[in-house]
This record gives sequence, structure tokens and C-alpha cells, in this order.
Amino acid sequence: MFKKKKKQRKKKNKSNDKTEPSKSCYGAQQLLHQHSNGQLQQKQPDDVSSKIDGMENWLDLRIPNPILRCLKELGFTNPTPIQSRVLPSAIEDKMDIIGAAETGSGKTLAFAIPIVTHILNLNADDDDDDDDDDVDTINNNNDTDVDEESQRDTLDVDDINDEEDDDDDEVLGKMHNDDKNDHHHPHHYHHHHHNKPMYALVITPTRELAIQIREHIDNVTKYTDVKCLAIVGGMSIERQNRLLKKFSPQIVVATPGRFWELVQQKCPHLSHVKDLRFLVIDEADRMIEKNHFEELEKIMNYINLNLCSPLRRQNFVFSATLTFIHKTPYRFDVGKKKKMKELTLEDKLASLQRKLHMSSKPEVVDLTGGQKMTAQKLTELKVNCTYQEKDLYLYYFLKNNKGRTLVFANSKDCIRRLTSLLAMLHCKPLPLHADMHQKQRLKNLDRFKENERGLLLATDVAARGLDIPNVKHVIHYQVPRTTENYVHRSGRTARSNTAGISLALVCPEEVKLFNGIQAALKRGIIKFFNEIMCKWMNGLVNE
Ligand SMILES: Nc1ncnc2c1ncn2[C@@H]1O[C@H](COP(=O)(O)OP(=O)(O)OP(=O)(O)O)[C@@H](O)[C@H]1O
Repeated sequence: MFKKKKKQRKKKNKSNDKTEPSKSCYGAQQLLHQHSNGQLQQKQPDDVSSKIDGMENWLDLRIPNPILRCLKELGFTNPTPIQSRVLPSAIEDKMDIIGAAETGSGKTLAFAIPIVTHILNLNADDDDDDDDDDVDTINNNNDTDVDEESQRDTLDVDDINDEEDDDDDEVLGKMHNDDKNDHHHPHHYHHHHHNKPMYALVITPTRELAIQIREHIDNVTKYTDVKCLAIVGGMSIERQNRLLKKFSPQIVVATPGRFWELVQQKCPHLSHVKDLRFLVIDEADRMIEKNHFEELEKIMNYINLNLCSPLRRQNFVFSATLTFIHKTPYRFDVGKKKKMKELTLEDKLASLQRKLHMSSKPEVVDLTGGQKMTAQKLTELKVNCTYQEKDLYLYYFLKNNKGRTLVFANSKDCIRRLTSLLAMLHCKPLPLHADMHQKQRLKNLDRFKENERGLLLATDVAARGLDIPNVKHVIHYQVPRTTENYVHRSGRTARSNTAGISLALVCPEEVKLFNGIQAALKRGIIKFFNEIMCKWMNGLVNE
């Protein structure tokens, strides 16, 4: 009885911890626990990131060693600028973050590292609580609590003889191999096996992006027991429900529609969402646009049913175009008429905060330098041509530029037509659009990643966030409808400080739209490319 009260007091204290900046980002308990597993030599929180050779540049960011070890293996010896700016406020001060930085600049780990750090901390506290619980159990065998109930669920599910294809699960999360992995990682950080609550939710606009973020998070949790699962539409909801029950992932990365469906089905693990500690809205400017926002709003209202929820939740809101202000008809204010009024940055951020029910004053980290949101090493080109000539220019470009290429168009029909055409021309195109089966979408993306000369033809479903190494060229077969889409499409190349080319094919009907994009970006970026094309075409004619 006494122990129970102590536990309640502890929980109450924890519920307020969001408002109090944490001095120790990685609790002493955690360090002691690791030490007892022979993993860390040091016990002082101040030494948290001091003992891994070559990782000195992360030293002041107070990152736990299990994460640092992963970063070292990834070859990430320096934090990127957005990471350097976000991590101290997010880890040390537990502040809400609104982050904007160019495409491909490492925003994913800027939220993933703080979240995993805090969860390690919470787990260490929980283990402390569990030690108390063990005593409780010995003293009072009739004391059935919620944890036990969910433990029973897990056992039931474990007993199911699962004969379905495991590949789907692999895409959503690695934890179904958890037991095997434990044996293979000598440094794996062990906890007692029991259900953990869902502490973090990452919401993204597309399924592929959710899966990719899950992979990036897995990359930094390898030596911890923090589990992450992707929950996306287009794949079996029953299996996702079962995986959630079975593995109780502490981090869930989800597309809003499927997440809401599972909440409505009363998936037990997702009931934790009302006690959520960390919420990430990735590609936030897209997420609060019409269509997406309707589902996001339902999720937000549900989360906030628990009035304490906004208080103890740390929010992360990211995009390359988040702080971008321009004068075109503005799609930001959902449900209202399009208006030409130019918002200030403050207006935009205030609206965002309101929509996302962010409680505290966030730290705004804007590294987009006013206007340039695309990567520094991106070369932007355009060709003026008729609509009919686009196929010719596209084919020319593909024949003369061998690297991995991503072609964007505005409609699925256009992608279908281009796929047939380029297949006939032996260019081996891989389509990607929303009408395709999810399995095929993922397969095509994988094939594209594997082939240095791969050619992906996609709608804007692939415009945001996808981190495919070494995409040399992005071609806008049609001019995108918004400046943001231009920035995100172009951002699929020239990532992580590499060089890349973005080429726009602009027909007379699109000139106005394209000029609008150039004006909004406030740069005379686009060099003419026609001359080279003309030479080549003359060459063709003369051959
Ligand atoms: N500290 C680091 N050092 C080197 N590479 C890093 C570092 N952090 C992240 N990366 C790598 O940089 C690439 C781009 O990162 P990420 O996908 O997070 O970009 P992003 O800013 O979210 O881009 P976008 O705006 O297009 O979504 C990834 O391959 C990631 O693994």
C-alpha cells in the first residue's frame, strides 16, 4: 500500500516534468544500470558523451552513449547545423521545437535523438518503479493492475501461430526479430521484458516517409531496447493491430488516416496516446493543409482529451518550408477562402501552434536563411518548350545523364503515360503513385534505391522527405502547383552536402506558374538549358 502511494506520487511528479527543465538528460539510474551491464565506464551524467573516440563533436549535446555508438557506426562524426541547434533545447531544456532547415539537412535525427534520449531516461525511471512493483507483487498477490492486464494480452498474441508473410512486418518494424537480435548484439541494452507505454508519436503525410523515418529511428536505437513501429495505410490493419499489441512500441510513426482508424478500433496500445510525451509533426506545413488536417485534428482532439496531455507533451514540428512566407493564394488557413493576404512569420507560427494545441512557447530554429530552402549544392535548370516537346527533352536528358533520376508529374495519368512511353524506349521506368498497391510502391522504391541508374516516375506522393542516396537528377516534367512542392521535389537530390541537378520542363501554359515560383523563391536561379538541347536535336536531325 505504502509502495503504491509512492508510485502514484512519482507518476504525479513525472506528469509535471515537462515544465521543469531537466538538468540531467540521462538519469543516474540509467548510467548505473548500464554500468552494471559492463557498458559504460563512467557514472557522471556530465560524462555522457565523452568516452567514444572520434565523437567529440557531439560532446556538449548530452547524448547517451548507446545512441552515440550508433552515430559512430553510421559515420556521423559531426552533428548537422539543425541538429546542433535543436538538440540542446530539446534534450537539456525539453522545449517544444519548431524547426526549419533545407531539404536533406538531417531534420529526422534532430527530433529522433532527443526523443530516444528522453525515452531511455523514462525507461530508467520505470525500471526503478518496477523494482518497487516486484516487491508489491510479492506482498500482494491479488493486486491486479493494468500492466498485468496488458501482459496477458501479449502472451495471448505470442501464442498465435503466425503463418502470414513476415516481409510486411519487416517493413513496419524490426522488433519481431527482437529475441534473435538480442543474442547477436553483445552491447544490446537489456531491460526486463514487459509492456512499455507508447511515449512518442510521429505523424507524416506519406506511407513511404513513415517507413523511412522508422528506419532512421531504428538506426539510433540499435543498442537500446526502444522499439519503433510504422503504422501506415495500404497494408493489413489486422497485422498492424497485432504488432502493436505484441511489441508495445514506445515510438509509433504513422500516417494520420491509419492511425485514426486503429484508435477508433480501440487498439489497446494506442490508448496510451492520451498520455503521449512526445509528438512530432513532420512536413508540418503539409500536415495542416486541407485533407490531411481533418484526420490530424481528430487525432489532436483525442490526444488532448486528457487535459494534462498538452502540459507534459514535448512537441516537434519540422519542415524545409515551414517558415516560408509568400504571396500566392495561401492554402494554410484550412476551411477559409483562399486569400492573398501576406501573413507574417509570427502569424503563421501562431496559427500552427493553435492548430497543434502546443502549450508552451516553442524554440523556433529557422535555418532556411530567409528564402533558400533547397540544398546549397543544387543546380537549378529550366527548358522552355511546348507540351509536345517535353517527351523529347526528357528522353534527351535521360540518355545523356546517367545517374539515378526522379521524374515528377502532377497527375497519375501523366505518370502512367510516361511509364508506357519510357518502357517502350527501354529506359526501365519505375512508377510510383497513390493508385498503386502499397507493396508495389515499396518494391519500386527499393528497386530505385538499388540501381545507380534507376529511373523513378512519381507524383508528389514522393515529393517530401524521401531520403534516397545519390539521386543525381530531379526532373519536373510538369511545373508543380505550389512553390513548396517545387522545393520539396528538388530536395530529393543534392542531399547531405552532395551535388545534384533539378530540371524544370516549362511549356507556355506553365510560364506564369513557374515565374510565380521563381518570384516566391526570390532568386533568378534558373539557367537556360535550351541551347544544349537545340545542339543535340540538330545533331539528331543531321545523323
Ligand atoms: N550528423 C549527420 N552526419 C551525416 N549525415 C547525417 C547526419 N544526420 C543525418 N544524416 C543523413 O542525412 C540524410 C538526410 O537526412 P534527413 O532525411 O533527416 O533530411 P531532412 O532534413 O529531413 O530532409 P527533408 O526536408 O527532405 O525531409 C540522411 O541520409 C541522414 O541519414
